[in-house]
Amino acid sequence: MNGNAITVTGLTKRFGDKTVVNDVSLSVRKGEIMGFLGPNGSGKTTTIRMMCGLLEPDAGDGSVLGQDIRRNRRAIKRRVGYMTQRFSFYEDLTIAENLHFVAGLYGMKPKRQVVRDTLEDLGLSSRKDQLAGKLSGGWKQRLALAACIMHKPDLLMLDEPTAGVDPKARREFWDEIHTLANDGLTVLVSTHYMDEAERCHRIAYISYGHLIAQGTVAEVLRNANLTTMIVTGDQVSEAAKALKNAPGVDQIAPFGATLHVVGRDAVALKTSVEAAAKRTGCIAGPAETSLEDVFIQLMGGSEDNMQ
Ligand SMILES: Nc1ncnc2c1ncn2[C@@H]1O[C@H](COP(=O)(O)OP(=O)(O)OP(=O)(O)O)[C@@H](O)[C@H]1O
Repeated sequence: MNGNAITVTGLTKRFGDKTVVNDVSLSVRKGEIMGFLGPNGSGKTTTIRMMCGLLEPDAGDGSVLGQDIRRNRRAIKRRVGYMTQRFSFYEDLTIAENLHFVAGLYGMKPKRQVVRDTLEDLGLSSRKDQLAGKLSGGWKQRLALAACIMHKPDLLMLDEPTAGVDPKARREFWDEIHTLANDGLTVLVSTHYMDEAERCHRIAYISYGHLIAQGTVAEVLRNANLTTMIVTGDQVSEAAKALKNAPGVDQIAPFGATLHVVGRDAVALKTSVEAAAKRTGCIAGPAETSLEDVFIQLMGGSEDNMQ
């Protein structure tokens, strides 16, 4: 196996006459945390399912953990931990009982030891006798993670693992993901949260089935080549009205008492923003472009690709 845990090229999947994943090529290095982003229905789950051997692609090739994604799907499934969007437990069983059940299901041995080690590794030992149904969102997520790393996979596929979980629990969950990656596990994680994208080594952005950006956060920001300005003052809503459809203005978004204005044409944007600020008695200045600005821009630009 080379230094990549995942290398896929041209992955394509159709459902009926709809191409939901279209010519996706992606590589993830061993030990890397790769964030997978994109709007709802853009094809993230379908891509993940093809990469972990659960779904056969209509076109494209690749290898995951050194195994061919078409010929060796069973071998891949054994080495992958997959946390689906809607994982489920027996709510009336405890954490430990749930893990015993999963360990039994997959024939893990020695069962007691495996469960004890997993509880320990994920900081669940002190809660092992709590009923799964009574856990808060963050602890449920941790239990789900425990269940999918119990067989010591080499690759973790996490599909929106922290949806609906509070910021502190999300941060702790991500600390855990980093610990696992430091121990050599490769992680591919889909998310809609920008702060989570920023915690990945690299990110990939998919829209309407097309992979349209890939790289470190800094690279994705740089390649988007956007300029951002902020407008502050008492009349920002007037400034926003003046900027609607103005030359160079691609996005306008209020953030509290300031207006965030983004565009691809730096010169035109600056001219429009400064004129609008002057007219409304506001102040205009430069600002950093955020990852969210980039994704909103990418989303707008790729609608033409919809199948
Ligand atoms: N088994 C299937 N049969 C038909 N259509 C499907 C099937 N699975 C997914 N789709 C469609 O494929 C598209 C991509 O879905 P997918 O779940 O991969 O997107 P996603 O990026 O994971 O979305 P989300 O962020 O909402 O989870 C959607 O339009 C979905 O309705």
